Amino acid sequence: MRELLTPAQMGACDAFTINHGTPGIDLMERAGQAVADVAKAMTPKNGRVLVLAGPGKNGGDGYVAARLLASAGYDVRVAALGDTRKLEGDAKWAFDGWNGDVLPATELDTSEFAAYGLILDALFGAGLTRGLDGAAAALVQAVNHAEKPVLAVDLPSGLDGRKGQALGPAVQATSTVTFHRLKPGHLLYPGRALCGAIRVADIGIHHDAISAAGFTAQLTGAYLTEHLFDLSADAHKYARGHVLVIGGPPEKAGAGFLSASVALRAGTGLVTLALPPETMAGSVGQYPALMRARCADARDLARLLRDDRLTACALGPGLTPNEATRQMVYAALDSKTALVLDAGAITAFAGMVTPLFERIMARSAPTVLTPHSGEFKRLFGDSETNLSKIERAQKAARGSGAILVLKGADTVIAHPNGRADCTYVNANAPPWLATAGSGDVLAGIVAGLLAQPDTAHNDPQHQTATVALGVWLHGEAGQPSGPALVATDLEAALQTVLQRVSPSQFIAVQG
Ligand SMILES: NC(=O)C1=CN([C@@H]2O[C@H](COP(=O)(O)OP(=O)(O)OC[C@H]3O[C@@H](n4cnc5c(N)ncnc54)[C@H](O)[C@@H]3O)[C@@H](O)[C@H]2O)[C@@H](O)CC1
Ligand SMILES: Nc1ncnc2c1ncn2[C@@H]1O[C@H](COP(=O)(O)OP(=O)(O)O)[C@@H](O)[C@H]1O
Ligand SMILES: [K+]
Repeated sequence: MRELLTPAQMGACDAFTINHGTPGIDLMERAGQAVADVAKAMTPKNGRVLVLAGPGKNGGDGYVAARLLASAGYDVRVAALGDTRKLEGDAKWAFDGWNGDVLPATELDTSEFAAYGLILDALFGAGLTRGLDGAAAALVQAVNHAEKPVLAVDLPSGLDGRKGQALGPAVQATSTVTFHRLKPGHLLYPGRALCGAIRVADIGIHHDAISAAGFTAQLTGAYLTEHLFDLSADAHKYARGHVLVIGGPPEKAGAGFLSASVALRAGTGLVTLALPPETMAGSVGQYPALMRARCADARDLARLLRDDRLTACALGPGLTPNEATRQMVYAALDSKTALVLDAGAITAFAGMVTPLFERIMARSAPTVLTPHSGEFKRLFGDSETNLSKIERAQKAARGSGAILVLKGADTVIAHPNGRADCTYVNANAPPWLATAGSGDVLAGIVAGLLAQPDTAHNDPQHQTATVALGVWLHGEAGQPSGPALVATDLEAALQTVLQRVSPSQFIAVQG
């Protein structure tokens, strides 16, 4: 269930299934059945349901649901947008199967919407081609104004299922039922907020359909823990990787400590925090497990990176975006370690990306860029609005040569190869992760995971999955604290999450 399908890919899955012998009306009947089932759970038996049916197959699903709800005892009213005489194919079949009245939607008294227990939005789904206007826009605005529970069929009407954006008005749903697989629009903001609670219903799509039609990305999840390093019982600490984190000046020294301590928690064997002389003087305090090294400039860093036991390096948290940082990034790019560039190491290259991207592309070890949307714009500009966040991340990964982690509530992870099986969307991050230092923690988790031996030998799928695992673990670790979360809480929370998901737990021999 992890593949995400664009509306076009979903349409191709429908077509594949129909071509392999399942009539389209069977798919529509199952879709309508799934919608009716959720509707029943949202409103009491015998409740009043208003079904708003559009001019295509989304409307068809609405007519099926109307029939099933009416036969189950609900008081159903149907209003159609557009001329029902023009309905075709499966949608016409569904319309013909509805025995009740159909009122033109333009004749609805929208002030009566408040009298319904549930509004079913079956106006537009995958077939939306442009922003809603005219009668459709007015209807959608009236639905939203009514503030009644709304169940959207497939997608809230007006929402673009590929981009997760609405060009005009869009339905604010309480719940959305979609079919077979999630679409990007269900996960990418603002679309995700318009969907409410999302259910994915099985409508009997052929099991080979996705292989034939393709997919666009994958949803992250606990399944990614299969990419955790398989720690052998007699492991040596150096066999678990060694991360070097570069810390910054005293004003922002905490960032490096946050990254370094969680890199250790993520399972790497050793972490060295390289600090400028003015920060070195600080006490070991709560971080005695970290080793420290003096690093005043790029030359010091190059010298530290000559230690070939280092397997990953994280650079940027707490660093000032300036020439000295650029030189340190160049030194790190010259090394053979996996590299995570975040925060100051990203902003330092605003408006001067060519030497950065050239050096990233020349590397054989993975380089990861972890920009939030502001940092992304500094490196990649305001890219075309017609691209989804998934497509923007894929394009930026291709252009830079780095594995891109485009952060936010809907973080996208993309490999420069642009492949769908190397692209992920993360959806478990709670909003309280928007707190100072949370990004530094993410950089540390990703570096800590990448540092551990790559048993898959530089396989892009494994590397991207490892980065996506880091993003997913960060989201999981963020959940328990609630809105009081501060970034330092993530370290203990990560420990709990890893205890829960670790594939192999040590079993002691009892005497
Ligand atoms: N293909 C299949 O076999 C299945 C499709 N299903 C349903 O079919 C839906 C897709 O159906 P369609 O492809 O017919 O598309 P829709 O029903 O989403 O809408 C298509 C119609 O809306 C018009 N339209 C698009 N944007 C408009 C705008 N901004 N203003 C006014 N009119 C606009 C189009 O010209 C077309 O007539 C899915 O969302 C899903 O609900 C399900 O029944 C499952 C099976
Ligand atoms: N509204 C949100 N919902 C969920 N996660 C969020 C939200 N805002 C930010 N995050 C996550 O929190 C982290 C913040 O990183 P960043 O912006 O670099 O913060 P900082 O620089 O303060 O550490 C990222 O992993 C991001 O995906
Ligand atoms: K809809």
